Amino acid sequence: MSDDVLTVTMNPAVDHTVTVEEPLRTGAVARTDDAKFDAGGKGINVSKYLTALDVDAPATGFLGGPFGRMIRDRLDADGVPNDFVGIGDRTRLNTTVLGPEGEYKINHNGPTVDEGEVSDLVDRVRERDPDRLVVAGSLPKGVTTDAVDELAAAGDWETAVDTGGTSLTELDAAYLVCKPNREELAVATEMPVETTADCAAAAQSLRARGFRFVVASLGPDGALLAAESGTYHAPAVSVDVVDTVGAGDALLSGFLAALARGEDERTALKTGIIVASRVVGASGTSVPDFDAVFDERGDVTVSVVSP
Ligand SMILES: O=P(O)(O)OC[C@@]1(O)O[C@H](CO)[C@@H](O)[C@@H]1O
Repeated sequence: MSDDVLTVTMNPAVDHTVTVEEPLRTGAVARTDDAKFDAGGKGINVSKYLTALDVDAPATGFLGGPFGRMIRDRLDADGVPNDFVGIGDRTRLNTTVLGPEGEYKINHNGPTVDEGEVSDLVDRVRERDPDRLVVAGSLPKGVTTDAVDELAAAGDWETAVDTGGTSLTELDAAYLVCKPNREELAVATEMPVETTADCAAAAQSLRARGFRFVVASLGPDGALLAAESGTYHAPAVSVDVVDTVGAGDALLSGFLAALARGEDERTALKTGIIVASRVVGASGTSVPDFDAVFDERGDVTVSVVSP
């Protein structure tokens, strides 16, 4: 067995997205008919988006309890291949509230995972022997960044990682790419991240710590790519934003989809920008229409940034 891309989500979540018409008020009940449930967690989102982009990208990680069953059922129904390790504890539910004041996101810390479950996951990844591995999302209790390094070093695959700012400073293995947002870039480098040039310098300094590429998501300011050949910026595409949940996962998915097609890193950055622009136009972490995404990349202008 050999997958093109295998994603690992050690702390998946059912993503519960509710929309309310009125601002939330303490002591008042907010009622709504608009609620949805998606199979979520960063690696799972990457599998969903890559599958829709025609890349073979099964999802693995840990699932347990009723929300774990819900995620598996949902992925099966949506045709996203998956092969999770069952755990004794319960998978979490994360909530996004979309209201007139903006977006609130509440993430549960998630279950506790034991050592035996971690070694089952490493075995599962070895069995599947992917070309590329994506380890994304927070780590559940009981799991440290040593497990991320172990997964990255357990075979000859290239590994993409998106496990949070602090974790990026603790990783020792060699990685293909990491995808911090602006805040995570600041946490990982302790450098200023006010301007695009600041972010470029921070991304290059992070890259020097063992990442071939750093793809930094800058929200409305687009994204940066730090590579050996230089640092590149692509602006965000102007779209009506419904919510930003999953935008970073979409950026990484587009980047990896282009690499899977044998395209260069600048084209991969453009692809990430277009895929992310589609995802922010849909609510929750549902898969939007990706029709013609590869054709639209010509509309994205990439510029060189001098840190
Ligand atoms: O708590 P974590 O693991 O950092 O993030 C989990 C999460 O917020 O990330 C995804 C969006 O990127 C959602 O599907 C999910 O709820």
